[in-house]
Amino acid sequence: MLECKKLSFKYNDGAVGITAIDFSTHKGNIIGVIGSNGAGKSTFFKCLLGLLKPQSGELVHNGETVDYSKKSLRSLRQSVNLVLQDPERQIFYSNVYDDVAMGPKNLKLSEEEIAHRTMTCLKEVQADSFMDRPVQYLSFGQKKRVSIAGVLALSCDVILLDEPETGLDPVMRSDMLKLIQKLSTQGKKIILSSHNMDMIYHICDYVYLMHQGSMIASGPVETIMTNEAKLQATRLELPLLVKVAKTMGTSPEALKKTIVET
Ligand SMILES: Nc1ncnc2c1ncn2[C@@H]1O[C@H](COP(=O)(O)OP(=O)(O)OP(=O)(O)O)[C@@H](O)[C@H]1O
Repeated sequence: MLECKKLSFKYNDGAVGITAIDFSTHKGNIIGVIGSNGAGKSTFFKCLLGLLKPQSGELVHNGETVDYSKKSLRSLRQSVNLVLQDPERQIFYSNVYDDVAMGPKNLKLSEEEIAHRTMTCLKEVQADSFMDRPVQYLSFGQKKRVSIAGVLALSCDVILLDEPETGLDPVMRSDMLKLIQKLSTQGKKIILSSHNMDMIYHICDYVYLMHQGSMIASGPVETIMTNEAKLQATRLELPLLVKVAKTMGTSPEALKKTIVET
């Protein structure tokens, strides 16, 4: 469980990263954080990971305020982890298996436990078939799966995903969405940032809308993603399904139902 109370962060040059953010993982299981370029999504994620120390406000992890001591940050990072948009920045070893095993090794688990956890995570993302291949020969989508396996191997319970679908072809994108849904049903909290309104609308149950460092709206996905005025004000678009439903004079739910039934 992760919570922010009035969290604010300013960069050294005075640029405003985030302002007075209230946030809670209690709100949903797959939570979307949306906002146009420069809205503050990356800054917010870095604050959630404890990589940036806010000048004011509180980050609360499992009921305890993060005080940025080594102990507090260790505990935070054991349960909260990030999958970067670019997997190249997250893979450190030249071999797939070794890269995924790195996390469990650092946790000083037994050899048996390291092997078991590594294999389980590789299978989870269907990367076991190429686990002995050098990373340099993998496709972008395969590297993405390896980077997710690496995060899963840390056994965290909150996973931040930065633009998870970027760079993936339609089949890989669909596999990624299924994986996110599977992880959520396994009890992991997923927080994902994206500009892709269709993906957010399809997969998230709760959405936070960021603009110029502030959370200007939050609520169930149906509420936020049909609020044309708010989305337009932040240079975001309605999801395609919502646009089509509007043109047809029906509700997105009714249209979704019709599509599923036909
Ligand atoms: N290292 C930095 N130093 C100074 N200012 C920064 C730094 N990183 C981000 N900013 C500023 O903080 C604000 C929020 O940026 P941030 O990268 O968090 O937005 P974002 O929503 O992730 O954008 P994008 O969708 O383009 O990735 C912007 O005004 C940006 O210029």
